[in-house]
Amino acid sequence: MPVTNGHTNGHTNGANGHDVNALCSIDEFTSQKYDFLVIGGGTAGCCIAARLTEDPNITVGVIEAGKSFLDDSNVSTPSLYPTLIGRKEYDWCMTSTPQQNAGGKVYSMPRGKGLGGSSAINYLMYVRGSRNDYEGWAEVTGDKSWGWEGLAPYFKKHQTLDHTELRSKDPQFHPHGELEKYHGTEGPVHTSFNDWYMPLEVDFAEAAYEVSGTKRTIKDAWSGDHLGFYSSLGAVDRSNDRGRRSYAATGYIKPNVRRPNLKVLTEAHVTMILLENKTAKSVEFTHGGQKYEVPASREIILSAGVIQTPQILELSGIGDPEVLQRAGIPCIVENKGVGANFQDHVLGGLLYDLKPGIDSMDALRGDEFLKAQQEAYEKDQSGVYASPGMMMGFISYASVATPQEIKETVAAVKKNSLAKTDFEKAQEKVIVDQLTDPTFANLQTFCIPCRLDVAKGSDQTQFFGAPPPGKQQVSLLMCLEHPLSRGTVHVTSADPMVPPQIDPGYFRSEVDAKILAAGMKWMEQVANHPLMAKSLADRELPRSDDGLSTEEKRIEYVKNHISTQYHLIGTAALGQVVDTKLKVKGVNGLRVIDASIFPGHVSGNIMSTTYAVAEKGADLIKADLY
Ligand SMILES: Cc1cc2nc3c(=O)[nH]c(=O)nc-3n(C[C@H](O)[C@H](O)[C@H](O)COP(=O)(O)OP(=O)(O)OC[C@H]3O[C@@H](n4cnc5c(N)ncnc54)[C@H](O)[C@@H]3O)c2cc1C
Repeated sequence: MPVTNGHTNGHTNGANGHDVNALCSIDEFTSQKYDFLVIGGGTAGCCIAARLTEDPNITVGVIEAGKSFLDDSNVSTPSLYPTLIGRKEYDWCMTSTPQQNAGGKVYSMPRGKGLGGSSAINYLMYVRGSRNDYEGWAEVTGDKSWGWEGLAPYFKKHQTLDHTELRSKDPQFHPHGELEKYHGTEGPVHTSFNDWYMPLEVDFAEAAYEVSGTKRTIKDAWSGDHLGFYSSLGAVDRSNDRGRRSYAATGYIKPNVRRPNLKVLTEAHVTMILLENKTAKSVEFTHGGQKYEVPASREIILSAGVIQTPQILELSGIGDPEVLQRAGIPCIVENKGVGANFQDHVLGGLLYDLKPGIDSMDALRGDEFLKAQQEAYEKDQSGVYASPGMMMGFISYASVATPQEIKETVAAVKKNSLAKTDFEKAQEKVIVDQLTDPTFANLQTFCIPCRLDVAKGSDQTQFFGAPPPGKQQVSLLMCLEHPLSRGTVHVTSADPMVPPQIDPGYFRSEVDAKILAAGMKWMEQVANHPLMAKSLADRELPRSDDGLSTEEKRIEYVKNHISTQYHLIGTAALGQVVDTKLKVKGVNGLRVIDASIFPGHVSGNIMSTTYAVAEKGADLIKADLY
């Protein structure tokens, strides 16, 4: 039985003629027997559950801490995502430790809490990494199947590219020229191009091409090569459920809720995995204030995301003995990589006022524009509400730095290397090779038509603040794609309700700030290009005209003006914590399948790579079954 894209109503195939519904009560959940238990019904967890239950003889139970948002229009309306972030109903609302090298601030670490996980609250940008990112994975793990060719079928498998009428005639603006080779037509996650964008976004692409001198050779931005500037695909369904967010719960759970072999329990917080003779046997969780333990006869799949996956491993006695001892947890399986290798993309940027008469999404704060857009969305699910900002691009470091600067940067990486283990040294080599490659996408840039306050990027409730009265603004963002800095996520207590300590290690390597600062210099040139200058008025961030005039000033600026790009990875890395079949080293019957397993970072937003990892993970499990 394939994963389908149909709707959920109209079936009565349950026992005694009752409706079967995978989303079930605690009594029903605990009365079943499971071959597999999936911890976390997020981006990866929903995919695993759906793929395994394609076989009617396999039973799967999913345990998710948050609620189901399948009937929640705040989640389904694409452009409402800023209203979800920082709200406890949708977001775990965790924070980092103070970041010494990033303004000494404590940073919000948003994570989706609910069926669909972070895919339910994210910005919906549908982006794939560069071919060489995955080749780097193959290199550091010594397993070719984790390279681009091995993963490409799984990118296609999860995706449906919806047909839309394109507003721009420029194929470089919507670069999807290799439809059959790289895009899916039957996958659970719908993707589409926006049907609304501002003229300023087109100007940005033109100005960026001119300033960078990047050749307009991009054929298909989802083919492993996305060097250039374009309007990206978003995870917005424009065929089955027009204008709504397409995410893990709508793609993988909703069409399959009538499968009798699938059970999903929401509002159930997993507290630990119980091991017997180093074999994962059952999952302990709380629901409605009560404690439960449910066994799995074949395997337990941990898909709780980059923060809680290492937390649950450590709570279960799997990790670095020193970390566990400090938290008062007996060590059952030593696995020192758990919670190490944490990486994030940092996002910096410039904020400009727009000249009078030029609209951005900030116009939604005015009654007239708001009413028109609400009507458009109600009428045919079009307009701003269905079209969150997708204007982006990728440039190489080599195109924003001089040959001398590149030489100095590489020398600085080597001189102040943070890499200690062979794994870290291999990763560092991959990054150095990328920095010197003029065709490699080291920096991601965005033109987001609204105010994003990078001065307050540490606090996500203020990041999306209102522009000054009477003004509309645009944010020109720049993100560092392959950080050298590493952080950690570790428990500090045996109490599962105490969030783990999250140290993203922002700018622990000074070179990261240097690279991002070079990107900022380039961004200022784009803003000064006549195509952009005709729309931009005063600059709010950085305020003073010479705020970016020297490298020193630029570095100082980026260190104090960043936000997470929400692309956390690496805390149960491939080759370190899990083997290349995703099995936790030293434990039987336990795999990790989510963004924690990324060994190194990829250029661009990571949801599609998470889906690809989950699709591949499901096949790895099946390969052991049959
Ligand atoms: C605000 C935001 C914006 C983003 N924007 C984009 C974007 O535009 N494009 C893009 O490609 N990527 C984006 N990302 C990143 C991307 O969405 C995530 O990297 C990806 O979805 C992570 O998938 P995952 O399966 O690893 O974890 P998640 O999807 O977070 O799933 C983990 C699940 O486990 C559950 N869980 C955790 N602990 C427990 C527990 N103890 N018991 C039971 N359940 C538990 C959680 O509630 C959650 O449902 C964004 C992320 C965020 C947060």
